[in-house]
Amino acid sequence: MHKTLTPTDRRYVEIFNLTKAYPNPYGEAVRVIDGFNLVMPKGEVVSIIGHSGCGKSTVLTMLAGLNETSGGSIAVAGREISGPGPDRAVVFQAPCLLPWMTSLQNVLLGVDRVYPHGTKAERRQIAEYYLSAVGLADSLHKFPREMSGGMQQRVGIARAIALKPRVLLLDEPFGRLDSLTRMDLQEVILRVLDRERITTLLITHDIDEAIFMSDRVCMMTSGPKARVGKLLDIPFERPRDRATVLEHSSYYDLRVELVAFLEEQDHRGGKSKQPRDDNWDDTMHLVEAMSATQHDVPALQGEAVASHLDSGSREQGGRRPQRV
Ligand SMILES: Nc1ncnc2c1ncn2[C@@H]1O[C@H](COP(=O)(O)OP(=O)(O)OP(=O)(O)O)[C@@H](O)[C@H]1O
Repeated sequence: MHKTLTPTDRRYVEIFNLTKAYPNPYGEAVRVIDGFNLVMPKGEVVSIIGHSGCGKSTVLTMLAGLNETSGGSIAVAGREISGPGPDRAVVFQAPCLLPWMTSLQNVLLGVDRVYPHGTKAERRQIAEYYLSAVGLADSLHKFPREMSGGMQQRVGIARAIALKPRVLLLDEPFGRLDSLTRMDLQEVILRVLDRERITTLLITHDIDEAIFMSDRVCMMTSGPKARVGKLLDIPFERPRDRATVLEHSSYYDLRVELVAFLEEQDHRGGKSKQPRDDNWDDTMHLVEAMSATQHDVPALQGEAVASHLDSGSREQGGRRPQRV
């Protein structure tokens, strides 16, 4: 992948010496993050794992521009960020949909903002395309109250990806979902990411999820003063198939390495809540069931959508695609 990337694309996300200190009413500010460094090439998926409270969300919200940094810098596509922007889309654990709008209207909210020059029909086509991509083609006109938690989270994911962001930030997006829905959505997202090659940072407490979803896993040390402790390459080709990944000879070793790191951090005084590692049996049992629940992503149709998906024109022409 790296051979075809430009120098900027090789350092598409660059987090340098990042620091965050939160004010403390009882004394000195607490330096939660101290010297966090991470470089991601364009299109890479990195998972962050670490003990509860180590500062994972703090790093993600600083990259989103929603949380001020106390030191260091963050650059995306060669430009230092200075606040939130549509080039970085965030999906949190709760989907945060507007309850009085249908799923289509919720997705259109973002599309209308990012593609104001497209016709109404073109914008609707884009929103419908991404809702179909997450398996909601039949639920365009449903309100959040009419949908399950998993369906609502799909809408949130469609809304984020429809912005065609440079960077997708996922903060435990499956945290509230049952195992089956969780695995289903992991595969939905992976398929979209494989097709769109969106640079993605995923926070998870689930080791199997981290291995399945990512190109690298970033293991954070326990706070305070957390930083990157270790980076682990996940050598599986993409697109990925869960059964093949689980049966791969190096899967167990990768898992052991991640667990060992977390245990070591725990012994050094990590927070009490352990990252979730209790779903190994579930994972194994559900592999077969999942292969029957995959959603087929529809083929891309329509000139407007094709133009929308032409990331080359977007990158060259600034923040707007030329035709949509
Ligand atoms: N706004 C804030 N003000 C003060 N302290 C904060 C604030 N936000 C987070 N913290 C503290 O910073 C530390 C890191 O929090 P953060 O939410 O980033 O951790 P995390 O690794 O994402 O946790 P979890 O895995 O439980 O979601 C915690 O000790 C938390 O209490």
